[in-house]
Amino acid sequence: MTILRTKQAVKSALQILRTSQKTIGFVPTMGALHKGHLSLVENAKLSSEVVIVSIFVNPTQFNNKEDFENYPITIEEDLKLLEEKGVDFIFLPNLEEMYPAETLLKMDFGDLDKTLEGAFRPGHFSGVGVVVSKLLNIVKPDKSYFGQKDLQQVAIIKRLVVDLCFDVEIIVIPTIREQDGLAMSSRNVRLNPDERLTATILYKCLVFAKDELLDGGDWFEIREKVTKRFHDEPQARLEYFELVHTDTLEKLKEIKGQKKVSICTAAYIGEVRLIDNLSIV
Ligand SMILES: Nc1ncnc2c1ncn2[C@@H]1O[C@H](COP(=O)(O)OP(=O)(O)OP(=O)(O)O)[C@@H](O)[C@H]1O
Ligand SMILES: CC(C)(CO)[C@@H](O)C(=O)[O-]
Ligand code: BAL
Repeated sequence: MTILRTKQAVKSALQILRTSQKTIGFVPTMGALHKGHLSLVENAKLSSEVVIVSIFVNPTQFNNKEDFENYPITIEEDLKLLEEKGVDFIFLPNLEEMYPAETLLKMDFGDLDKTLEGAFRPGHFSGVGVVVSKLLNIVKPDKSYFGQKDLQQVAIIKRLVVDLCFDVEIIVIPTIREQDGLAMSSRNVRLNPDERLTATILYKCLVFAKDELLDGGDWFEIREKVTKRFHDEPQARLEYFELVHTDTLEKLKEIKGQKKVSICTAAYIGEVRLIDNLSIV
């Protein structure tokens, strides 16, 4: 496994592989790796001949300074895990390498970034769009792998790739969960043991709402019950719980007549903000 720290190093390392027609698979991450990330890597290993993983905590996608400052960093462990998985290259740039100048670029994804995460994290998807564009331009992969856990990010990146004609296939990998259903996330390490137990409320409410919807329940009544459940849990604070079209993210009131529907949620558990989603149909 080779660690590449500069754009030039990535270019040199991948050039020869590209000319010999090897499929290059790319997994962008912000590090603090867990089994969710490793599942992206395993999938990349299965469907690409060369796998490159980037680790970069991108400042421009954090709308909250404290969240950025507290973002977990575990580079040594990350490198060990990636080596064990047989990853070929790690792209580990520093801030200057990714942002040689403070970026002036702002990205607007229309209706896709005004809802859900975008509504609560202003500027977040502009930052994601900018850094993913930079990464795709540097690595020029054939395939890039993203987790379904960040459902809105997936919808936005799929659109970014179309709008900017990036020649890359976006592959979406299902959410990996802890045994009790909590979606794996780097931020989970910031939960204390009590909060860790409380955090299962997100998945429990998603499953409850899915079952009720499939039983013909009314969405607004279901959401009312979920809101109450969060209200009764002193360590939890619900930000949103929405029924949406999986690709357009349009808010829905029912599942009748729909082919791709998901429930998306975000909530604070103590000081830690978590997101999750479940597809219904
Ligand atoms: N539980 C999971 N299952 C599958 N993919 C995941 C999971 N968690 C994260 N990913 C994916 O891994 C990639 C890198 O995500 P990132 O480094 O932000 O980790 P994260 O765990 O989502 O961190 P956090 O949510 O705390 O920011 C993204 O494509 C993300 O969707
Ligand atoms: C795609 C990404 C690596 C861009 O910083 C980040 O948003 C993430 O880890 O999901
Ligand atoms: N996985 C999404 C990255 C973020 O929360 O900024």
